[in-house]
Amino acid sequence: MRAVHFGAGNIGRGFIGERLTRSGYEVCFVDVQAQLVEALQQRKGYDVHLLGEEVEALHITGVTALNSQTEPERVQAAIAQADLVTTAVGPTVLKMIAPLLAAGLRRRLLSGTHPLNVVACENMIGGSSFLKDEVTAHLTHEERQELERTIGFPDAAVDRIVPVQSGADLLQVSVEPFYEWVIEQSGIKGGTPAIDGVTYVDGLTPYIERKLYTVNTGHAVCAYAGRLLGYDTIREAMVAPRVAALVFGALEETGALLEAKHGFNRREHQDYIAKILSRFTNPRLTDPVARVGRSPIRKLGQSDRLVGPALQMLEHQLKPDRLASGIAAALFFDEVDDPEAIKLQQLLSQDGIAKTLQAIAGIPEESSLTHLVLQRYREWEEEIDQ
Ligand SMILES: NC(=O)c1ccc[n+]([C@@H]2O[C@H](COP(=O)([O-])OP(=O)(O)OC[C@H]3O[C@@H](n4cnc5c(N)ncnc54)[C@H](O)[C@@H]3O)[C@@H](O)[C@H]2O)c1
Ligand SMILES: O=P(O)(O)OC[C@@H](O)[C@@H](O)[C@H](O)[C@H](O)CO
Repeated sequence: MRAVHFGAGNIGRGFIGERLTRSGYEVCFVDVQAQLVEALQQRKGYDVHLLGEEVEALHITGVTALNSQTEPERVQAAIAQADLVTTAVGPTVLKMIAPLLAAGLRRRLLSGTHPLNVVACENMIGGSSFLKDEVTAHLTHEERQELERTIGFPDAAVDRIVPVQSGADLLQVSVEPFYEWVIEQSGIKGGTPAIDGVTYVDGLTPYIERKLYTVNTGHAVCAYAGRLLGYDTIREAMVAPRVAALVFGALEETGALLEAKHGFNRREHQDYIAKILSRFTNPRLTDPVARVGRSPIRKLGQSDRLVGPALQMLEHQLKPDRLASGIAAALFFDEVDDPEAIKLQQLLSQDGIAKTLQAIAGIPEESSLTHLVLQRYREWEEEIDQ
């Protein structure tokens, strides 16, 4: 079985590549980083270290790579022959890979081979569906009809913390042992792909919302509040009672929403939260707040981890107090190496908080969420001035 995976980065190598090779797939990574691609082409393998109580070293084999900028023809040929296509490039990059993916799928449609599934493994709701829309924009009416018949874009939720890698080996990746990969069965075309560790479900929404609005909400609140209070890593921030209490409070809020929306069992959800908090404090993971807070404009998006649950809480007559604190903390994120952080600071100084939130997060200026965030923003200012 052959898989083409876009994005040979942390989650690509440390999770998707590891799972797919273990399941018997030969994996062809597609990336734009020449050094990474060349190293994968030469070595055809890499090491994954599972950072549990003991470190477990896995050697991954059966992989290669292609450079999408210099070898687009070969990428198309690989897609035309693949049994599975996956991505982990980041939500904002899906648009950029769509033309090449569309060209590969067109070639496949012409050759009339068996059905294929394309699974976007990104932290976003409806990632594969979004990618499908981007891909079909590059196809003719006839090609779209054929694609509807044979190419599935099942949505998915993926969970494993893979921090920025700092080792000397470019390909080695250290990850937490925990993982969860859930795929929506109804989006699959042809036979269900046999992937070790994947759970197929009928409705993905409760799973992706549970993941994004717990793991990623907690992570984001920790990163933004932690950064504001002078901490460099998630673990350091979580050890500070001020940050830990805020993160826990935010997860109680999203928990109340998830229980109201999806009927989650309270005790089970509390256990889920406890597990996640213990993952954040894994002493063997060094995860910079700069990574977890990266791309703040995306993270402040209307259905993303902070504003998404906060707006929905208001609809359920619940008050997103701690989430508003997290959103306010995000507005201070001024990481110099992060283009979205620079853009966010420019917008805030030009237009102020209310207009910026309306523009990037779709929160109406008159919304009670805007008022709450403004209040919490002033409180943060007072706290950091002390
Ligand atoms: N790291 C985690 O803990 C984690 C966990 C779950 C989900 N995710 C999600 O996985 C995705 C990737 O995150 P990551 O942490 O692996 O990031 P990363 O930056 O380590 O990896 C992204 C990779 O995509 C490549 N890329 C960029 N543009 C490309 C293009 N046009 N074509 C092909 N490749 C391209 C980059 O060169 C990089 O190697 C994101 O959506 C993220 O939210 C990450
Ligand atoms: O990848 P992002 O930028 O959407 O979010 C940063 C982290 O919260 C994220 O990568 C987590 O580590 C991951 O989602 C855990 O499964």
